Amino acid sequence: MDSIIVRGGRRLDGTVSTSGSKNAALPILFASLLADGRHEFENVPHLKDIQSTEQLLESLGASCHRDGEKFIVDVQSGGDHVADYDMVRKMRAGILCLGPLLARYGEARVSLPGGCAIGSRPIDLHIETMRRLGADISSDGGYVIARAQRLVGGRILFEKVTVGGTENALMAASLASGTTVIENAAKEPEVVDLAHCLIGMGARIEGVGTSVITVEGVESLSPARHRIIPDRIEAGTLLLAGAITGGNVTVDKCIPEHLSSLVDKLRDAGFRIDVADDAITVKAAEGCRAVDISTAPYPGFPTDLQAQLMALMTQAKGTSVVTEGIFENRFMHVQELVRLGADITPMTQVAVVRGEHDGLSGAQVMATDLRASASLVLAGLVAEGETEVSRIYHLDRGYEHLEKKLASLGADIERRTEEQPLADEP
Ligand SMILES: CC(=O)N[C@H]1[C@@H](OP(=O)(O)OP(=O)(O)OC[C@H]2O[C@@H](n3ccc(=O)[nH]c3=O)[C@H](O)[C@@H]2O)O[C@H](CO)[C@@H](O)[C@@H]1O
Ligand SMILES: C=C(OP(=O)(O)O)C(=O)O
Repeated sequence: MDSIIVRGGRRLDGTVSTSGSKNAALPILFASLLADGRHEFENVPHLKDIQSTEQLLESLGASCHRDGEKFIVDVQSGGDHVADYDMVRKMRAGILCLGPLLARYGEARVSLPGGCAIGSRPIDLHIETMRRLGADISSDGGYVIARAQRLVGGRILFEKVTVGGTENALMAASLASGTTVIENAAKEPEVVDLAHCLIGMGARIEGVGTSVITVEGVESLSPARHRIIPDRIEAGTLLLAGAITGGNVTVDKCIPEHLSSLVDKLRDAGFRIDVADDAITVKAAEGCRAVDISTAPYPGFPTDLQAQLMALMTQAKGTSVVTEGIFENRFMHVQELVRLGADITPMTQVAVVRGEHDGLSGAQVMATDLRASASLVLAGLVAEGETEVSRIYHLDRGYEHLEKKLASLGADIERRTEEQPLADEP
């Protein structure tokens, strides 16, 4: 099992590029199940979650390979409709094959994704969506079984904003007969990117990026040709890495508009931010001031940047209140930040971070989930001495060579590779 070793104290300086978005690529790769033929995608990041998706797609009868810059998915008719436990347990996003399989084959048998370290993550809204589109749903042996001769368009009103639920609804409704209206839809850029990909395949979708989306079902779709958007969460993490070290970092090949809530918070915290067409620069001006954040659906502050922002707040002057508004248990990084010397009091969905303390000092810490891992790496960049972040397989799910990108900006960071996987490593 790999770990990351960081020796803190270096200011980061320079330019680094954003990779393709994990959370856009995952649903888009599953959307390829909606049409036979050769689908071509660009800007698909090299990540463990992408490998897991590849395995799941292959178990469903598709074949995947990279051809230079392109990621190819070949789908032939008559594929399988069973998403096995071993595939889905590795990655929550496995549930995103439910809509495409059901719409395409009239039947889907998908393993229930397990809970994970950020909360229970139910799939009731995904299931209710398929019911609304006319599917008959049952469960057996840890699998959800959905059947429908052909899905029929209907009204879907989400009681809470769900990114994955909206994505499954979009994919299923694209091949349903008639019109589907999705209300209280997620507006995240990744949902918009999926909708653009589906429209390119021939889907008829309106209202993309608003909370009411209308889908006019079509008989069939064509293979996709689509370039995945840049990863706003990776870009945000890199900006926060620049900020926490008091550095001067430009993150390019990103879409600044997708990072507005972070940019606003960094400005409030006293950083100088320059925004160009496809790049953002963060510069330390004065010391970092404490800011409060509350995570919310887009365009609110993303839950996927909460842990990294909290690492920055350990360096701020004053007290910051961090409220997690999306997941009920996304403070697993707190106890590890405290091991590094942070002064944080976690309460239910709220954490109070007191930034004026003696500074962080290196320690052995354990990553508990993807963004928690990133926050520990960021904290390690300013901790005195050496920090070892173990269980780095969480990080590899969603960051492409994070340690190399940070090293290119001047961080003293390396990956330590060890032979034996831990028993709970996926
Ligand atoms: C692969 C991917 O894109 N993952 C992202 C996606 O996850 P994901 O799509 O799983 O997250 P959702 O937007 O669905 O979750 C939002 C809230 O709705 C709840 N909920 C969701 C579905 C459901 O059937 N029932 C239910 O109660 C969740 O527990 C959570 O409290 O959006 C999250 C919120 O921006 C991000 O943190 C994840 O990085
Ligand atoms: C929680 C995340 O991903 P997933 O939904 O795939 O677990 C994330 O990207 O931060």
